Amino acid sequence: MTDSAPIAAALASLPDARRIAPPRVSADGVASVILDVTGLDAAARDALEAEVRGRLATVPGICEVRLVQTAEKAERRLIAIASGKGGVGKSTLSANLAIALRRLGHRTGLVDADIYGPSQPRLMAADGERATAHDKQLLPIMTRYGVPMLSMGQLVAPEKALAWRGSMASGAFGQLVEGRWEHVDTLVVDLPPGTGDVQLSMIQKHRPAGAVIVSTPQDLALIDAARAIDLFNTAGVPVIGIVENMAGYVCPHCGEASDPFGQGGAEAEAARLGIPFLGRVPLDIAIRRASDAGEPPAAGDDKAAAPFLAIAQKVAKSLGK
Ligand SMILES: Nc1ncnc2c1ncn2[C@@H]1O[C@H](COP(=O)(O)OP(=O)(O)OP(=O)(O)O)[C@@H](O)[C@H]1O
Repeated sequence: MTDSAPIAAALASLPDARRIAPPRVSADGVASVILDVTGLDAAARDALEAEVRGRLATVPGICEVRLVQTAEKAERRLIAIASGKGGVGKSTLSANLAIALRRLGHRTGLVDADIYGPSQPRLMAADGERATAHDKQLLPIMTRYGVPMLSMGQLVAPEKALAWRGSMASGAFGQLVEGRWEHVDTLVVDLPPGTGDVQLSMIQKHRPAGAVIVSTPQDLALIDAARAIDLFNTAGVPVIGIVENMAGYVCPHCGEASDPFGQGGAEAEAARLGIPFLGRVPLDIAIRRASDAGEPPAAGDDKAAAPFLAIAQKVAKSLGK
């Protein structure tokens, strides 16, 4: 080992000098430097590394620089959004819940794991944006709502995903969850409907902190929802509660209230199963229009945002800060 003082001096004036562990130099002029890049995005990491390398290139006697980047592994909790059957509003709830949790101060990211119908890019106004990778790790795209996102739709065309076998779907799910989420502490996961490979892989390898079940009020949807609840119960994943979607339609023209899918079924089912009822989202043409336009209601301040913010508060309370 030789004198490391000259390289320490060369690095001391860097604005990020506190991120650099005391460097070491071997007798044959190899400098070993460890950079703590916790919390830096990919561009900032690369810039810091280039700066360190640039400075060391000017130190006499250094013939090689071995540089290692380390980062503290962030504790990240997953909230699984599940339903027994498709089309009940799982993706709509996932997008709005992620935005509402962010508005409540949680550093929230969104994973669109619905291989067969990834809809988050459209819901979050990020259609056509491709996720890139760095060091084999996917880099989430930042949506205009301040919620970073990774979607199966950014990895593979839907018609190809249809042919995926279970292990491929599970592998792709792992890539999404293990993306470079940086500061994110809460990942909202929009699951495919049902109780298939992605759900099982998630439970085994990326255990969620809790699951939210979405159902419409009618019996058939509730029977399927109960099946999803059963899966999480069996696996010991806490069920945070049930959300009833598409309940209580108010005609935008005459104001008359009707219940095309019934109302209160999910609340009654929650009571029967002894799990919390998290709230009701009305069947509202404004929600459908806003979703199609990539403007999730939870990002706004009109009354369509209210149910999502209320549900997010209950979810956050259930998980603790
Ligand atoms: N509360 C609501 N009011 C009006 N339209 C809604 C509501 N919730 C969802 N929708 C609409 O219903 C359709 C299905 O919703 P969404 O895609 O969220 O369901 P999903 O359960 O994720 O479906 P899939 O299983 O196909 O992924 C979408 O067009 C969506 O905009």
